[in-house]
Amino acid sequence: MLGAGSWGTTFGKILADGGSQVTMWARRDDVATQIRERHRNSEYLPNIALPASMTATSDLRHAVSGADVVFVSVPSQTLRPLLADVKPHLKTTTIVVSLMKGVEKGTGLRMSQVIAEALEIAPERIAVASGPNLAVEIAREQPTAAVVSSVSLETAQKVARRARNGYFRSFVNTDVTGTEFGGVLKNLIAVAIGIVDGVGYGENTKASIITRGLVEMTDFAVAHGAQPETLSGLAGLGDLIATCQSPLSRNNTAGRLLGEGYSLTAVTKQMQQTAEGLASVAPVLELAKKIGVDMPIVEQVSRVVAGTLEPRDIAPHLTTDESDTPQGERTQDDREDDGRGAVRGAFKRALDQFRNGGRRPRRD
Ligand SMILES: NC(=O)C1=CN([C@@H]2O[C@H](COP(=O)(O)OP(=O)(O)OC[C@H]3O[C@@H](n4cnc5c(N)ncnc54)[C@H](OP(=O)(O)O)[C@@H]3O)[C@@H](O)[C@H]2O)C=CC1
Ligand SMILES: O=C(CO)COP(=O)(O)O
Repeated sequence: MLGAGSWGTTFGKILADGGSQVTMWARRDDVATQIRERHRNSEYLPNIALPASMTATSDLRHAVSGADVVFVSVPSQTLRPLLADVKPHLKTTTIVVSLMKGVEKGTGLRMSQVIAEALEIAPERIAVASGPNLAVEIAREQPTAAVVSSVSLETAQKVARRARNGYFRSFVNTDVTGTEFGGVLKNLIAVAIGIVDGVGYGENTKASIITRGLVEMTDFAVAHGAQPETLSGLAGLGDLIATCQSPLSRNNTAGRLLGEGYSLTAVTKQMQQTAEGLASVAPVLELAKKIGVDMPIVEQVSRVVAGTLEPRDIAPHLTTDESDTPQGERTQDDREDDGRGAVRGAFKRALDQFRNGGRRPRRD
């Protein structure tokens, strides 16, 4: 496991509790020593006892060279330089799994794409894991589920079998794009929810933003080739609910501080852990522009983050920019599914299948 922060350490515990032999890599020797000798990571997971079988090192070569599967959980913007150091030590058969929920600034690449490019390995050797997975709850062994995705179903299953135990259940799918974008985009909606919380708006505002946020997430991901069902599953809706409603979420917390009037610089200083949403706003908007998808919520989050929109003026789900909208498109824009019908289509297909008594292939 590369990265011994809150999620890396928790996922290491999931794997060890599922019977795997886990070696954590921490860039700081004191963190590695504490995990190895005291079975604790007090900075990130206070009061959590880690499995005695879990070991740790700050020597990257030692961590990577014998591994069958390498999991990566560092801030997204630091992935590429880390992989440059990993590459010489990786076996030719090793599977690499991203646990991260961000896109790379500058390139707009998803983490699985950065892994493929930087390590020069085939997509069949890459998987991603995502879902409603607030680290601290899972470290306390509260039951939850996730999705492991790879273009190779066999790879996804291999990884999912390891990431399963009495409190953690991994499902599989082959929609890597949808699974990764679900995790990236829910962070941005969670920042929006944090902002309205900080301002002091109530449940109606938040429910509207969450619902419209899911449409925005689905439109964006489907335009990039994702399956709409993925966005209404654990890696989309599931994670959206968990992140938007939990004070444990760092993205939600960052949004709340912005809503309370703190500047981005002040928020970043206060956050001791990774809030991926703040770094993903710009690259996601660039990708949306390129592919022609409207993202009014993310757009307004970006303006609040930049300090050009008062947090109390955030109401992205209510805005209608009449002057910029050609008359002919008005009715389409005002339809709840923006005329694309991605979410509605997914639910309709599920309902049809239910009515026909047919069983859907197991995805997530
Ligand atoms: N926490 C959660 O609940 C979940 C997080 N995730 C995702 O997991 C990823 C990691 O998040 P999380 O573990 O929470 O973040 P944390 O901030 O808790 O930990 C980050 C880890 O990365 C290390 N790190 C930071 N910079 C570098 C670098 N330049 N090179 C190598 N290692 C570095 C840190 O080391 P150091 O301590 O020395 O700074 C630390 O071990 C994110 O993409 C996040 O979205 C996904 C699901 C749940
Ligand atoms: O991804 C997460 C929950 O699934 C963690 O969310 P935060 O990064 O906002 O804490």
